[in-house]
Amino acid sequence: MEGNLPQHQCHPASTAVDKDDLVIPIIDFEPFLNGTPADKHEVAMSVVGAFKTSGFLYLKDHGIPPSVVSRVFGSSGRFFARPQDQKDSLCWTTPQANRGYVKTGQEKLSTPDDVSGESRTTQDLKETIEIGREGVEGHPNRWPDNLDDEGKDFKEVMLSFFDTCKSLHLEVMRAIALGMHLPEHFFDSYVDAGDNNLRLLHYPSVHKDVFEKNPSQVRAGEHSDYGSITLLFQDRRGGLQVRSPKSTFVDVTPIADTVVVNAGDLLARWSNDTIKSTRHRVVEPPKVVGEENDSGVYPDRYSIAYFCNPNMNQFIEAIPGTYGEDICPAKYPGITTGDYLVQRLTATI
Ligand SMILES: O=C(O)CCC(=O)C(=O)O
Ligand SMILES: [Fe+2]
Repeated sequence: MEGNLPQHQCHPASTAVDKDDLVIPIIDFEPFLNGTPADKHEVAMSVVGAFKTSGFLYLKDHGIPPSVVSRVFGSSGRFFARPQDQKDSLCWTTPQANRGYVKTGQEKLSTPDDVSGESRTTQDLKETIEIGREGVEGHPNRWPDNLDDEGKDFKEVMLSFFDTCKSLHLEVMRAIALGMHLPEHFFDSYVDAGDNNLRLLHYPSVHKDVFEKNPSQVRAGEHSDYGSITLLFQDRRGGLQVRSPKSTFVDVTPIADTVVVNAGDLLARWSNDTIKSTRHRVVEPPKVVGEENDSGVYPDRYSIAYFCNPNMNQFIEAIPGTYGEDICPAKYPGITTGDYLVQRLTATI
């Protein structure tokens, strides 16, 4: 009897942002991690659907406990509170290494059609530390572990979080594979090295008149990310905005315990542009009705971006099913991940 059959109660997606044709869903990842093949398929279709339309989604029940994320935020806050000379002693050196501390104004973000990196004059109001895969010969991470016990703790917390995010990257790639009608483990051997980049970001508190005097001033300039996907953890301040199909900027408001996941340029290229890597930026926090802040200062904002990449030595050419005689031809020549990323990072110096 039909009434006795178990109801299929999996509704993996709801909408978080729907403005100016930019639609960003919240996708419950738990049925992908622990569900039946049918559950997995449903989540996978939602993930790929989001990447093909807005290029962005929020992931909830992604398996990373909130306590782990707050520990990383805590450690990050203590790192950026260090004296400037300590941070400068760990400075970023080269695009090939892409590790270390980047002080305010040092990075110019680039987009794929802006490889000169020269189009922007206003500096970002942020400082970051970039952490790469540990143990890569010739490219040591710049840890503060020789400074004090806190520095040792920082290294431990970040190494552990790096691995946690590496696993989530693998799972999201599995969802993308299923959603693109490929075997679930299709991408595993492409991304299993963990050639990823953990970036801790600090946007220092800033006087409101900085934005009032210079209308083009932002906290982080408009850009698209470079790699496969980015896992973005935001604090509660807000300010992240995504470029809509109508070319406006739409707020991507923080939602507690979710990760914002967006596709990067290399995944867009890999998917023969069926997946979108959408431009975004960070501005001053939006006004909250009834919560007038008349201190004249916007408070600090912290975020954590985990930039995922295919393995550095992987040759990336159009994914099967994204090109062919009856659809679009392959648009881009193949390139190794390493060459692609160094080309993009060189444009930011
Ligand atoms: O801080 C944020 O919310 C976004 C940062 C970002 O987009 C980036 O670093 O690529
Ligand atoms: Fe970004």
